[in-house]
Amino acid sequence: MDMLWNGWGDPARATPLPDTVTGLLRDWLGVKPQPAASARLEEITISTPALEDAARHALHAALGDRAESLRTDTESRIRHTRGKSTPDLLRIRAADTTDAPAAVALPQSHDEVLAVLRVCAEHRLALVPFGGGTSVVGGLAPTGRAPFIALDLRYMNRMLDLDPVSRIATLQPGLRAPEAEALLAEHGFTLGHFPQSYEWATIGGFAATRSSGQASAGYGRFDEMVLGLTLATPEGTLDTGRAPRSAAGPDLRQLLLGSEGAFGVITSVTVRIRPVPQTRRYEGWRFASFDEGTAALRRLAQDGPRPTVLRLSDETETLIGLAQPEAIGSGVEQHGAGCLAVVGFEGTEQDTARRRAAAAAVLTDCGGEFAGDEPGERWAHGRYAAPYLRDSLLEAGAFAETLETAAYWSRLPGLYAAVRDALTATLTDNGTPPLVMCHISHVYENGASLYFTTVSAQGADPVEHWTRAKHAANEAILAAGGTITHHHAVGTDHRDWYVREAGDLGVAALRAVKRRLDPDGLLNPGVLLPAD
Ligand SMILES: Cc1cc2nc3c(=O)[nH]c(=O)nc-3n(C[C@H](O)[C@H](O)[C@H](O)COP(=O)(O)OP(=O)(O)OC[C@H]3O[C@@H](n4cnc5c(N)ncnc54)[C@H](O)[C@@H]3O)c2cc1C
Repeated sequence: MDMLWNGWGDPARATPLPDTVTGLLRDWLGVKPQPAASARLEEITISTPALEDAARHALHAALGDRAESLRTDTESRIRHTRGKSTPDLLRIRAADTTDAPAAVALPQSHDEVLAVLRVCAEHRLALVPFGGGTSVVGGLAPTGRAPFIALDLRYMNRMLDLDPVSRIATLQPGLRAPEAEALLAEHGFTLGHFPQSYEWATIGGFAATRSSGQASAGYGRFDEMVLGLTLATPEGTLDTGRAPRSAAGPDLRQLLLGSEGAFGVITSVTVRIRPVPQTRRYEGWRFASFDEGTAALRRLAQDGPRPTVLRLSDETETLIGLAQPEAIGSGVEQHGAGCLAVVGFEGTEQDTARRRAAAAAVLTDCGGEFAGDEPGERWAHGRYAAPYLRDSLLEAGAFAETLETAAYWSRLPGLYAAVRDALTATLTDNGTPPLVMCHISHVYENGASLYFTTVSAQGADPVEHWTRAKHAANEAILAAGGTITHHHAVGTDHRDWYVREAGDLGVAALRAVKRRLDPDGLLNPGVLLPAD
């Protein structure tokens, strides 16, 4: 099934807004219903050029002359236009197709990807690898060069190998996360990567963006799971990952992880896998303040025991109930509700019980109050529902968007305040005062991520309003010592700040790598690095 072209996921799972939320939006943020939510798919036209005949024939041949391996129809091009950030959704709803690909190619093998790259070089076409299409940072909208081909990897969706002795599996890039989990589960294993985009995003996309899932405290980030990668580039094939760890020079895997399609197309990923847990248990803990809760998370991250899921909502997010999408709006009556933490454990019965008891002692010692299983189970049940809610908010005339960063523990309070203030000040200045909420959902021994959700009225020009607010937040992040992205990646949206974070020499080194692997600059121009 294809994802909804102008929103999130499966249209049958659309989540209407509860009346409490509609009331809150009106009373707190002055949100007014919008008359025309979206253009109709069949009415949208594309002004950018389609593929020329010679290129079309050559691409068809590169793809084994299979019917359906190359799509040039308007609907397919629209479905591969940009990703799923809120500005992306608003633009496509407004029938803005300026970033549409000229065609969509659907390879079935590494060799076909290489063949497509050769045709692109010959016909001066740019190429954008397309996994689940869930990028929220402009990673699918190249700049500075047209036309381009979207390389949709959905038919590269097999498990190539499983080695139960070493506990590793080699997966093709187009497998969506649930498909990968189903294949692994047949052998009693799990990957343990559960980002909020889980149902749609792909293995290749996770590697290309250094994704991080909701159970990262227990299973690690996706880049920590990767043991090997194969990359198809215009200059040939790069294979990495001969052993779990190696002292043989710099680790090339780290150069390919997070390369966002700018260095090549990831055609296979070897990952470490774990036994499917016998038991899963999620619970809630309350803290008097975000500072107190943050200190408790730090203690667990530094001294253990480490839960599998560890997240903490700030006061506003707790009040609104965003930590548990199915309970949104129900907490506003309980003023002074403090901050809710969700703490989850997965593993064997024995290990889970042991870690739970030890974590409870630490959390209690840090001022936490056990809130029972219900908040945790409710979070687990509704964990993939929030993106559906965003669609409903947009239709109700509200604007909702997220951004994320990370920093060392000592900088976290300053970073939190700086970003929240930047978003609040800029959007208020625009005439759309926001609600800014935040949570910590990825913890490390030395620091953590911060994930902000902003909701406001749409106002006259929501994309422009958000762009200003996001730029202000980006400046605040760099000034407060955070990284421009913890897991959403760079894309085009973060590129100018990433260039400052990496520094001139760092960027020059990455450019040199790109020039060697992609001398004509075909791959994702303007994504990650400025286009030449
Ligand atoms: C509602 C929502 C929730 C999200 N939640 C999370 C979350 O919890 N954690 C998280 O980490 N991210 C999250 N994201 C961001 C996004 O899902 C991730 O970045 C994800 O890893 C992208 O995977 P994808 O398959 O959709 O890739 P795409 O969006 O298709 O591509 C992302 C980038 O990678 C490149 N790319 C894709 N496949 C390949 C390949 N095989 N080889 C080379 N380059 C490739 C693309 O060209 C693009 O630049 C969320 C996004 C949304 C919309």
